[in-house]
Amino acid sequence: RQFHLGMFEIGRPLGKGKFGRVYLARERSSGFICALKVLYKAELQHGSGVEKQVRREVEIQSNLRHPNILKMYGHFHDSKRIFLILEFAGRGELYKHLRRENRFPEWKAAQYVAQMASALRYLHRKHVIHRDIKPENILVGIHGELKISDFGWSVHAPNHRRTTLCGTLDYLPPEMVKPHGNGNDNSYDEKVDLWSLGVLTYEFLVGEAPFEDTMVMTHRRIARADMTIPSFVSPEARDLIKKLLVLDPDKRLPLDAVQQHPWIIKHCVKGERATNREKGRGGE
Ligand SMILES: COc1cccc(-c2nc(Nc3cc(C)[nH]n3)cc3ccccc23)c1
Repeated sequence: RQFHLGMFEIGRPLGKGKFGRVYLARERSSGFICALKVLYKAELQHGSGVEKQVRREVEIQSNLRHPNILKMYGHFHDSKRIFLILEFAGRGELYKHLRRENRFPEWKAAQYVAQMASALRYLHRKHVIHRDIKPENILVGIHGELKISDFGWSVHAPNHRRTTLCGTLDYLPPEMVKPHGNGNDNSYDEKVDLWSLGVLTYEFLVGEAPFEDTMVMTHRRIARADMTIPSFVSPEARDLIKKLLVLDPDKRLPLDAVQQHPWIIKHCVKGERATNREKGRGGE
């Protein structure tokens, strides 16, 4: 389907991302509400990693269909700008909710982790590694469901990083912060997202990342998986965090086991029990 700017009524600016602005938009003929991400070609230095990242973001995200992954419906460009037509997530950025609430109650954190595990399982089945799972890259839908957005850093597994990292190291696993740490070239696979899921779980429950420190110290603490979990974190949640923040990628808890973990099962009641509870009926 061919898209062009005239097809959309542009609404209020939602905010600015690192490489572009995001606007609420409505497709004129259908009235369909979406988010339009506008990137200025001039800002994407030619031949740098950023241009390739945008291309990859479009290629990967356009082919994904999952309730916890922000949909990309299409894209188009004019002489100066690239436009990404994205799903609109009504409750905005997850990290703003986390900052406002300081930390999430365990039932909410567990439901969020279960949704992220489900999205990551879907991505890994397609051999896509996200590599940048953090609250800043997650949006919240109108029903409170999480939507992974920003696939700028995602790649097809296994991969060897070429673009220099910038921004926070907090979410990076040991195998990405200490190159050549794994004997051969610093290649890695989907298991980097398991580490990031552990960091995310910790940050949901504690309100800050486990290795947050100065750049040098963060580096060192990640490389040693050196973190302390506050006593207010329940033993079940502590157990899951410790099974994900493991130095050896092969020893990290796989996603299907995350979804079956006691802490997740305890808080993510499914099926009729949940409905009964909502309706206040007995468990008949
Ligand atoms: C920096 O602030 C930014 C940046 C980008 C988006 C928002 C934002 N986004 C969305 N939804 C979205 C965004 C996309 C790509 N799909 N759905 C909703 C919001 C609601 C209140 C405030 C802010 C919002 C903020």
